[in-house]
Amino acid sequence: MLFLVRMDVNIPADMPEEKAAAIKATEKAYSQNLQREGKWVSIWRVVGEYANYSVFNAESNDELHEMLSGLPLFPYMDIEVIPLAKHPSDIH
Ligand SMILES: O=C(O)CC1=CCC(=O)O1
Repeated sequence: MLFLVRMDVNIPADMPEEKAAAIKATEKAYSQNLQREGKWVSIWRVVGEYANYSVFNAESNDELHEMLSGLPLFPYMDIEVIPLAKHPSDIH
């Protein structure tokens, strides 16, 4: 099952820079592990915003929720999930 996910990141302005940098580094490793596993299919920066659009391949809503809620930046994110179905005009 494919899901389009938008993540908007809102790190509190008063968070110490070192703590923010550590969370971002952990987030990057977490994301890249899921990408290597084929679960996090792609990630794109939204131009001019601290946000991304990502495509996830999950077995179920529960698996997607587990992946998203495990994000180190999860406490500082607004997340929108759009389930995707095959388009009848898709030639692939
Ligand atoms: O920078 C972001 O958009 C948040 C994020 C998700 C995965 C990652 O490495 O950073």
